[in-house]
Amino acid sequence: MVDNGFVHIKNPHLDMLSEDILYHFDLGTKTHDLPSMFGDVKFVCVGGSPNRMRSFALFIHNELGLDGDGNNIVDICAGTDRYSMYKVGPVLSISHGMGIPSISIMLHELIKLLHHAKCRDVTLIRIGTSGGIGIEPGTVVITDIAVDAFFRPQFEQTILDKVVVRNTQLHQELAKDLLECSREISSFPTIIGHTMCTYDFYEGQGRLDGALCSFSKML
Ligand SMILES: O=P(O)(O)O[C@H]1O[C@H](CO)[C@@H](O)[C@H]1O
Ligand SMILES: O=c1cc[nH]c(=O)[nH]1
Repeated sequence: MVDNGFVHIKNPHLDMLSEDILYHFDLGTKTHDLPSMFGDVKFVCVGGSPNRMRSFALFIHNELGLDGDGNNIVDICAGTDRYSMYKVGPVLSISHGMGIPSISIMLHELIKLLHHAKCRDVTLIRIGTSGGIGIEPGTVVITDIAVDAFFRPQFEQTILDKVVVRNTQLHQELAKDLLECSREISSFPTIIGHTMCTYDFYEGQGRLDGALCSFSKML
């Protein structure tokens, strides 16, 4: 999806639109000057909760030593209550809600946004929580391979009447670079590991505390 550093869109139908409305962001190509609003974005960090992504934006504002009071930072998507978006220098911080359908809708509109804004060489990172198996609670895991509920490095989506399989390949060099950065922080362990993405928090993750449970502790 990246061509010469620009975000390439794999949908020929978009070229036929007189206006592309990024509905869940309350942004659009006719109503907003997307290149001037977002053209300098280099990092997009996403996570589930709107408040957390606001706090993250404030943290980055301070880390980058930007002018002004970070507390005045505005939600670019304030016209909708679906997602929140904050821009601090070259960093966009966006909430994606919970679960695959919610993050998927956000990613469609984010990728189109980066394309329309003519952003170049953008790094996208999800920062969020997960359960962990065989590691200390509180460990930061930098994902090298994202697997589905069958441990396959792929994502299956039913589109019309077909199952379309897409790979979930991640940038290995970025994972190594992030691990290298983590060596400066000794307050919590950081490792590289695999992350499983399931369709459900409860039974989908093998939890015993949902409203339904179709299995026992001993399989
Ligand atoms: O920590 P965040 O980013 O909210 O995300 C995780 O938390 C949610 C479930 O509790 C899921 O959406 C999962 O992806
Ligand atoms: O998806 C998630 C998020 C937090 N904790 C979990 O166990 N799963």
